[in-house]
Amino acid sequence: MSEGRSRIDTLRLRAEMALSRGEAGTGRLDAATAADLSELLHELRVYQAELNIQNQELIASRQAEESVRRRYQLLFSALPLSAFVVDDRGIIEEANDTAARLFGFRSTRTLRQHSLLRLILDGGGVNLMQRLRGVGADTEEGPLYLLFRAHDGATLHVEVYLCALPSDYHLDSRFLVLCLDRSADDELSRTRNIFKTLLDNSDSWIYAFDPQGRCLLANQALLRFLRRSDAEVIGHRRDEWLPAEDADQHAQNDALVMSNRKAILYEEKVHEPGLEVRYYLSNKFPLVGDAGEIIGVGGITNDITESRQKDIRLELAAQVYRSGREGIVITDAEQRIISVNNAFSQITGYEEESVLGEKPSILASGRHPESFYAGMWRAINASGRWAGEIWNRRKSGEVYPEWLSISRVSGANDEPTHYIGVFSDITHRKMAEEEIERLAFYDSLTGTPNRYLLHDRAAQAIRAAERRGKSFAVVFIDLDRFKAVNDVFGHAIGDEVLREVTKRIQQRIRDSDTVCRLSGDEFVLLLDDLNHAQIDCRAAALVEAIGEPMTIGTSEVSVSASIGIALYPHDATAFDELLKQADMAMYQAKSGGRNGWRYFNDEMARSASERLVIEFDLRRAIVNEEMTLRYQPQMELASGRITGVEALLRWQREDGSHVPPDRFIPIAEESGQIIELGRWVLEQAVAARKQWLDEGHKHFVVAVNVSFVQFWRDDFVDEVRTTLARHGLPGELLEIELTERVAMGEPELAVRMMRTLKGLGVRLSIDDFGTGYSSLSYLNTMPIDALKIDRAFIRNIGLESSDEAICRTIIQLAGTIGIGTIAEGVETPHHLAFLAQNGCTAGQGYLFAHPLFGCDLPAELMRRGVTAPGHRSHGRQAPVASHSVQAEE
Ligand SMILES: Nc1nc2c(ncn2[C@@H]2O[C@H](COP(=O)(O)OP(=O)(O)OP(=O)(O)O)[C@@H](O)[C@H]2O)c(=O)[nH]1
Repeated sequence: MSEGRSRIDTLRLRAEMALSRGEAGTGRLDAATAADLSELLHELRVYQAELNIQNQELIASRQAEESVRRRYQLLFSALPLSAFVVDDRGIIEEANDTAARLFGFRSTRTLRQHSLLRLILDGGGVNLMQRLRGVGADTEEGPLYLLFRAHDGATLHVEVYLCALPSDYHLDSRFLVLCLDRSADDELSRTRNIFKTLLDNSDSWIYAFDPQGRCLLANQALLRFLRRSDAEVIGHRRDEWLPAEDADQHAQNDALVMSNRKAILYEEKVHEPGLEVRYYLSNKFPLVGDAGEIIGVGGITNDITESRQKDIRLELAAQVYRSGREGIVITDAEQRIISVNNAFSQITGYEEESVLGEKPSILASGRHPESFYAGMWRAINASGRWAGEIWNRRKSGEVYPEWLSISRVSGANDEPTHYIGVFSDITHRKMAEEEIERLAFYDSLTGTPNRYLLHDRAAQAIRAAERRGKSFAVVFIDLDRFKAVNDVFGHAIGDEVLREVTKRIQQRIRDSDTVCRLSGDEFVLLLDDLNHAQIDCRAAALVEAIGEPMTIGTSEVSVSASIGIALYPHDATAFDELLKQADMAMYQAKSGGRNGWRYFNDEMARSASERLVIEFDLRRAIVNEEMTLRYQPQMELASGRITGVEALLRWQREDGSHVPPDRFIPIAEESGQIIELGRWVLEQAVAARKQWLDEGHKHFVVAVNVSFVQFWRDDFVDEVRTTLARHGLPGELLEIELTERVAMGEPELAVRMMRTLKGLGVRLSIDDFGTGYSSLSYLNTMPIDALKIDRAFIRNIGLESSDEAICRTIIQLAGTIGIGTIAEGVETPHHLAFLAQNGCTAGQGYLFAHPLFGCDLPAELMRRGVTAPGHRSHGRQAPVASHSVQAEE
């Protein structure tokens, strides 16, 4: 076959060449043999057969090609995408049905030969052309987004893909343009944007959680509250940002919504650390999938803390209203009661039903005049409120004080709509106030005004007197020796005496006068507008009334009073000054013998200022060595021997003037300077006595006066002990003279202290005996060695007075309890004879010796021969007939 083939090929080749030279039919072929012809024929037949076969193959190929083309066409038109085939100018050669539908053309034919560019808006055609030029067969470019206008004018958002078609398809470039309509996608995204904007602009928290509690959605309000980004919240569980307890509660609520498949309204709480609890109202609803399955829970939550707090406040206010202790009454604009609370009913006794519609004036007590209520309403109308004390009447008829505040409630046009009255019953407060005032301004024992109220009253009296050109008297009353009343009868009876005295004073003054208990046993009266004679009369009546014996319990007590009087405006115009003057006058009355009255005068003022000078000068008297001691011998009457010397304090000022002890000692006692003075005296006397002892003068004592002020100091006994020890003086050579006042203070304690002193060997005597009120019952228990009879009694011996009897009694009393007596102020032989006769043990006075300088004493002792042994004795002695006395001064 192949051999035949090649021959045919050769043959054909020769034929072709002959043909091309124009030799065909020239006979050259004739030269061919029949064999050759037959062969050629065969060849031709084969060739024809061959051609037939080729033709059949071609037809088959054409058919296949047509089938492919039809398939392509079908594919092209059935494509769900809009597809165009365009040339390089954008002219549409083909378009499929989808494209015709998308762009609103009835058939694809209408589209063909149109420029695709004419459908494109906003210059997008330029972009398309650029792409077309650039696109190659194997280039891949991303989509082009173009706006198209459809045939009906609608705008389409189209995603465009380009693809160059193989060039052998057409001679010129052809492109496949695929269009994807994204208009619907845009709609979705727009809708999504709208929703997102709505969500994010909402102040409510809007969120969704899946059934596992993971956050699916959270709007900006929630993110802001959580202070987290979207990424930190979405997909996370709420226990990552809420306190565990709250997260748990919220999740439980979600679970209930999902299991019930219905929306539920919750009040939820969030405890922000370190902050107050916040309250939220959450509307939670189930999220349901397409198949009806629960895919989570959605929620809208609002912060209701403020309104909740408002509710709480309202509830509290309602509670206060309901159960507060203050009565509340609410009226309408016409003042008709529309509501009252429980406290109102409790305080007034009226139940709510019985007062509704009534006016609050049903409570009026009748104690206030009309003008009071008019003033109240004026204030309410002017300022919207009034508050003050008011007396009202309870249903029971009882009138009581209340503190009431009334407020006006106004409407939009400022017209009153309601009035609210809030009141409290101040009965107890008023009582307490009165009690406080009573305690503050009145004396609790006698009920009279005290010194504070006195000043107030005095100021009023001064103003009134000034206005009317009148006078008034300040009367200072001090009971005499009231201390003794307490000592003898006890404090309780003393109190009763003070009450009784008050009553008696009150009975003797007018209502317009004032009586005040200033302190202790001191009273001050303000007597209005009386002349001298009337004041005298009033003072006499007072002295007499107070002096009347009084029976208290089973005791009969008598007191007297000393009264001092100062006059406004004669003596002074300031009350303090008047009071001081009346006090001075009272002292004057005391020193004038008590139980009487004195008017203030300038002389008193002078002595008061002198007193101040003394007090001032006393301060430097010791330092300046203005004080000295004199020693006055005390003689044993039986033997005439000196058995003691009394140390007497003398004060000679720098200018040479003498201040008598009875002037400065009381002042020193009052100012406390007596302590220093007394210490100095003790020191000097003990030192002097020790010196005399060292000089050989053994048997007499040195007597030192000790003031009650000094005696009652805690360190007094120690002071005596150390002074004796320091100088090495035996206690037996020191005698301490105490006044009756010492013994009267606290007798038991005084006795104990005296015993301690006695333990030091010291002798004790009671000075000026008979001038005070010694408690005789204690006298017996006191470890004293002698009583000193005051010179006032001695002075009157032989003058037909009762003082002789007193002297005798004292001597006998001392004898009875086995102690001695020393008479002071023995100045005449007659005195001496009387005393010796009546058994007095010893005496001192000018009759024996004047007080001597310390340095002169030894000579005197020598002269009297008392250096020989001889003790002061306590027993009775035979009287001394006579003494020759050498006066020192
Ligand atoms: N029972 C009683 N005694 C009081 C009261 N207040 C003070 N006293 C006493 O009254 C006495 C007043 O004494 P004074 O005025 O200093 O002295 P006195 O004994 O009255 O002597 P003269 O005033 O000098 O006459 C003191 O003993 C006080 O303790 C009181 O309220 N009740």
